[in-house]
Amino acid sequence: MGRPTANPLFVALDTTDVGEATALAANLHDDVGGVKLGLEFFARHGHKGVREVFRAGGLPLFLDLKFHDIPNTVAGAVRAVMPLAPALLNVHAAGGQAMMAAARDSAQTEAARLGVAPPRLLAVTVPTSLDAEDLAATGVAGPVSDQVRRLAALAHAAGLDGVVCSALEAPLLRADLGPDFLLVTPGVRPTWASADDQKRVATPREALEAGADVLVIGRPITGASDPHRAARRILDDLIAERNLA
Ligand SMILES: O=C(O)c1cc(=O)[nH]c(=O)n1[C@@H]1O[C@H](COP(=O)(O)O)[C@@H](O)[C@H]1O
Repeated sequence: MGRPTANPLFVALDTTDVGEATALAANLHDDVGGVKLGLEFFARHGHKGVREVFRAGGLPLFLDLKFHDIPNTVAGAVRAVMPLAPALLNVHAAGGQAMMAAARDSAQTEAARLGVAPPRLLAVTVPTSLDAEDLAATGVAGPVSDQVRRLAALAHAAGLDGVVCSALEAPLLRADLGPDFLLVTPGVRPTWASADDQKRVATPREALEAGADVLVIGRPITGASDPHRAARRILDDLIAERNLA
């Protein structure tokens, strides 16, 4: 469903209300480069709901299902969503290199069989809701950026197209993995928005300057009294930064 555009802004539609998601996708059509549908929406509405949102907005789709299981199961799950032909799809890097490689092979084989474009396959590194203390509590000591770099290198070795990371790690990953590796950053907060449950945050401008290719933003837009105006405000700031018009 669509290819990434020059507009780096993807809006996260985290809701179980299909009417709200379709209205937002239609309303934000000219303001964002794509929409992200994740676990909350997919668990309730599945393929049918995703297709409805796509029809409403016609924007590239980031299907954020964060698969994390044994290689065979993840390969099967990737195969099962391939009819939706997402522009972006993710798995957890913590699932390991063999799991990521299985996801990549499955996406390519099934996309070819269906005659659709394969997704850009991404690996989630360390969720942006975790800081060093949270990570240490899971048994991973040391700076968060070290773990993000390890997982991103693993994703690269598995042949994935990029990673999901915070903007704080983007410069390091750009230096480690080169200009073509896709860096997708959630945890993006304009100065006028609250951080919510995000801990490793950056402003849209900072994320772009740090080398992010795609900025995922949800609540600062979807929770605003006027989502179109909120998205415009962010985009206008980015246009001023990088002449994206
Ligand atoms: O994979 C993701 O998209 C993701 C990874 C991550 O590390 N952090 C993160 O926030 N996300 C997603 O990005 C979106 C951020 O939404 P807001 O916090 O509302 O801007 C949510 O849909 C999260 O599920």
